Amino acid sequence: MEPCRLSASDLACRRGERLLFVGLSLDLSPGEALEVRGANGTGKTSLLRMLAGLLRPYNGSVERKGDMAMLDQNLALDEHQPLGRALAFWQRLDGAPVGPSPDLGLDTLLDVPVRYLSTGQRKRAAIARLMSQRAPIWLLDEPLNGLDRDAVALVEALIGDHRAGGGIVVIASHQPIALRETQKLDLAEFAG
Ligand SMILES: Nc1ncnc2c1ncn2[C@@H]1O[C@H](COP(=O)(O)OP(=O)(O)OP(=O)(O)O)[C@@H](O)[C@H]1O
Repeated sequence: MEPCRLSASDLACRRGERLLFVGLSLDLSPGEALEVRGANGTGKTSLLRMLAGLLRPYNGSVERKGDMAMLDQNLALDEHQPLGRALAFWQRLDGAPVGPSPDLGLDTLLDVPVRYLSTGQRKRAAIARLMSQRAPIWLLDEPLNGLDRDAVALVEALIGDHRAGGGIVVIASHQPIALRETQKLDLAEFAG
């Protein structure tokens, strides 16, 4: 995996007239993970979008070394294509082996149009897409939403493998996630 690093210094986030958080800094090296916590609307998604370079900080700066892949509520797969073809489109672009990981339980769904997938199946498909990107930095916004217990355990294992391979993971989640030795960041401590 290519070397990676993710850091942010003195970040502030403003949405409309509201200052959501201020003075937030972080620094992640290969193998490290950060869990971002906070009540609804405190800015978890906004922070991840800032780290991804999709939202400009109101103050402060982000430094990122290495490619980044983001998993959020938007499924970046063509809703009108069967799942297999929708995934293969990106896998060819990513230069990844075509076909989802057997562990994700998608094998029997490859003929199903993406728009017919259930909530948990959509999340599994998003994880397949995330993995095919083979980016060292993962930004995961509510990665466990809609997943059954087996799939939660699978995501926990995938995150462990990614870190063991030198990847960085940032997770915003309302649900408990079993990960070893993570940094924690509570947005309540940075409220603007
Ligand atoms: N484009 C925008 N313009 C103005 N305000 C916005 C915009 N996008 C989000 N917000 C506001 O910013 C605040 C933080 O949103 P964000 O999605 O980052 O919160 P969150 O902590 O991820 O919430 P949740 O736990 O509900 O997912 C919310 O009050 C939201 O309404």
